Amino acid sequence: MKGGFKMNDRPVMIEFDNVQKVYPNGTVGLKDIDLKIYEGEFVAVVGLSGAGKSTLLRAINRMHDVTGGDLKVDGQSIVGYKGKELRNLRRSIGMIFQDFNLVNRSSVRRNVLSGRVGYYPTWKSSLDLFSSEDKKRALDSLNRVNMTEKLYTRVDELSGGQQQRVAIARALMQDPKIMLADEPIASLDPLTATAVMDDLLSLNKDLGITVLANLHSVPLAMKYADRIVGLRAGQLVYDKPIAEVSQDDFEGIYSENEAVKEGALNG
Ligand SMILES: Nc1ncnc2c1ncn2[C@@H]1O[C@H](COP(=O)(O)OP(=O)(O)OP(=O)(O)O)[C@@H](O)[C@H]1O
Repeated sequence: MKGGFKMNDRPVMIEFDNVQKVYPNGTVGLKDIDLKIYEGEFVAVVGLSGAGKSTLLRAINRMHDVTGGDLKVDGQSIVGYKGKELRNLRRSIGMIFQDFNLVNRSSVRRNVLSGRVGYYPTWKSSLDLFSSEDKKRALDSLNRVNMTEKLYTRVDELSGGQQQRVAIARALMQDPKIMLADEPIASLDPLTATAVMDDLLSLNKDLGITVLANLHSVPLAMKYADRIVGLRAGQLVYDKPIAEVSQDDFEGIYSENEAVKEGALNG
C-alpha cells in the first residue's frame, strides 16, 4: 500500500451494496456488485471491453440508474435522488472521458469556467458573468495541470493530451470529492498518457480527491493506483491493493480473449 496508511482506516466514500444493472434491452451491465471505495483512494478498474467498467463508473453519478441494490456516496444512498439532491451529487463528482467532451470551438478559459455553471443560474453563466473568485479558481485549476499559458487558445487547437488536461481543470472547478475517469488515456500516445495520469495522481495525493479510473492498461493501473478491481461480464472478479497484485492475476479477468490479454498486459 502506498503512503504507509491503511485505506480501510478511512471513511468509505463510495459503497456498492449488491448492485445490479440490467439495461432496458435485457443486457446485464452489473451483477451482484459489492464494493467499498475509501476516501482518498486511487482505484483502477480493469477488464475486457464490455465487462461493465463504464456502467460501474456512471452509476456513481447517476448517468446510469442501477436496477437493484443500493449505492451510497459519502454515506448517503443516492439511488432515489432527484432534483436538487441529484444536482448536488453531480456537482461533488468530477468526470473525464476518453473523448474529452469539451466544446471544441470555445476557448480553454470558457471550457474551464463551464465547470462552474452548476453553481450559477443559466442566464448568468451564458452571459459570462462569473465571479472574480471563479475566474481565479479557473487559473488555479489550469495551473495545476500546467495549462495556464493556453487560457485563450481554442480547444480544437490543442493536442489530445492538452485537451484532457483542460477537461481535468474543468472538473476541478466543481471542487469535487470524487473524480471518475472513464478511459482517460485511451485516445492518447504513451507519453501524453503518462502526463495525464500524473495529473490525476497529483489531484489524488495533493487534494485528497478519491479517484476511480477505468483503464485498459494493467501496467499503468499498477503504476498509479492504490488498488485494482477487475470486472468480467458485469461481475467483480478481482479486488486487491497494489502491493498484492501480480501480473499472473489477470488471467481470470482477461482469459476470454488471449489477444486482448496480451495487449493489456504489455501496455
Ligand atoms: N445503453 C446501453 N444499452 C444496452 N446495453 C448497454 C448500454 N450501455 C452498455 N451496455 C452493455 O452493457 C455491458 C457493459 O458495458 P460497459 O460499457 O459498461 O463496458 P466497459 O467495460 O466499459 O467496456 P469498454 O471497455 O468497451 O468501454 C456491455 O455488454 C454493453 O454492451
